[in-house]
Amino acid sequence: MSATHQVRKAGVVGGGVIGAGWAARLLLNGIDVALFDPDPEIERKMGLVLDNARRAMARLLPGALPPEGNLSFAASVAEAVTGADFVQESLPEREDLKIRVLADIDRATRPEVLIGSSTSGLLPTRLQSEMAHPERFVVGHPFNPVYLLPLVEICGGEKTSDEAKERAAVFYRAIGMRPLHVRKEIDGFIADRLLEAVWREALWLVNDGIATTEEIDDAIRFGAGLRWSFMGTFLIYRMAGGEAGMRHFLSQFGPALKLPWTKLEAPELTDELADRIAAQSDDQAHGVSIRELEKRRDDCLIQVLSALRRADYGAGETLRLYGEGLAAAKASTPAKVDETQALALHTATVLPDWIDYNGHMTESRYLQVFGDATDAVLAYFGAGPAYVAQGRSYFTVETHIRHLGECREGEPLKAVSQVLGADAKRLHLFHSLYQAETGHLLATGEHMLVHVDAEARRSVPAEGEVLAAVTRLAAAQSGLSPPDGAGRQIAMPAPK
Ligand SMILES: NC(=O)C1=CN([C@@H]2O[C@H](COP(=O)(O)OP(=O)(O)OC[C@H]3O[C@@H](n4cnc5c(N)ncnc54)[C@H](O)[C@@H]3O)[C@@H](O)[C@H]2O)C=CC1
Ligand SMILES: C[N+](C)(C)CC(=O)CC(=O)[O-]
Repeated sequence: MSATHQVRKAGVVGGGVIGAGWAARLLLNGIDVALFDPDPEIERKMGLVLDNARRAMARLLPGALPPEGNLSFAASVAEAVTGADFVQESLPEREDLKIRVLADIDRATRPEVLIGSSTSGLLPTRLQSEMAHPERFVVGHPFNPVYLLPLVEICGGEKTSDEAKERAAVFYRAIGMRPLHVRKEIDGFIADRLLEAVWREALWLVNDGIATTEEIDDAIRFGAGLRWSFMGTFLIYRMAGGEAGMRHFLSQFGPALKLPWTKLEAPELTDELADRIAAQSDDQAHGVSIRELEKRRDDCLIQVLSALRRADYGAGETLRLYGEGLAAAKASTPAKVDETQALALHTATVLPDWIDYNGHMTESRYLQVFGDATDAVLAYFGAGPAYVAQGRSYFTVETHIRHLGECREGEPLKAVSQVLGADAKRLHLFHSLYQAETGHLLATGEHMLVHVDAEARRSVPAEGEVLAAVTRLAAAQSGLSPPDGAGRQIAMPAPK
């Protein structure tokens, strides 16, 4: 993880849309979760959210997450939070209920345990008012779906310590989020002030019969919504001012602020307006269930986040840092590996966009999976990103892939890697790719790598710990028989 934290067990209180999302994010980060929610259907609902989260994260960060934490369902608030190293409250948005239950959580936890509240806009000073140890309380306001969206607004109350806000930021960052400190305690914090403004205008547009729910969504998703996802409002408007930037933008569009374009005071949510919105929303959904819509939303978010990661921009930078943190954590706590056997260091899931016109994984993705398996071996013996940052690396100079079985969308893959030979400059690797559940052999990849000086762009001998580790690994595996297909050439057998 990018920043260290000591959270092994978390208590989650309230397991609705947001609480279940938190539980999923925590579990997928390897943290045990005890969840309390009086809803008799909580296990079923939590299971569905966790399935969606597993599916989404396997696509977003294939093979990167640690072993999943253990989920338990507690019978009371006290049971969920006793012994927890961190607590996240996601009760319904009712101040009296939150104040009461937060005081219960406060009594049942060690005084140094951080307590976060998911409230969308209630003031932390009021929420912490009945706590004996209010200094460890913060608002940690997430966004739905919590397991995918990185933003978490951190806001302290009058009695919250700076140290608690900092600790919260470190923890949330370590589980892949992007903390945003809300400097001043205000209703609705920053993001919901903005969302609420758009929402109020949207309600007026429906109320006044100007646009349907679908037309309003189109007005966002085909335009501003696309650019908001990476640059927000101010940076985008800076460019709208042309080369003169924000000053010109303000002088050109400032006068419109005096025009009665927006209303901001929400319309009365009469039964008639609620019926109209609900009916239009039903039409817009075309009968697609909420769970199916969630999958579609998640798939689109994964594509957006992955594209931003490639651009290393905005939320994509957060995702890159998270991925690097996970890789570093894996490297610093290496699984117990029997080096005399082939190494199982890389897993992946066949993603939808890996499928070609023949309905199976396209050939370039085999090389991607084998490349990732090679990276896992390199990281295992100390030639990972930190080594590359020091100017040394391995380049692949030859590859031979055999396609032995078809890989279908969603199938779990497991690579098993054998070192066929190594010296100071060369590394000869052989990966066998299996369907992780059936053990069926799908492909093999044989690769020759050369150790290089990455600045001079030429081969040089490895030295020090990396040379020692690669030599040790090659010696440990020298007793294994060469895998079937190793050293094979492409040839047409003579006709019989
Ligand atoms: N839904 C959203 O888009 C977002 C909501 N939030 C905030 O998250 C919090 C939770 O909201 P949602 O998950 O949307 O609500 P929800 O209605 O989906 O879930 C609330 C859950 O709390 C449970 N609950 C009720 N009384 C309880 C008690 N005494 N102890 C434990 N659990 C209890 C309910 O059974 C329910 O499952 C609210 O503070 C909300 O403002 C924050 C970000 C986004
Ligand atoms: C509607 N809401 C105020 C609860 C929304 C949020 O708080 C954040 C989100 O996920 O949109």
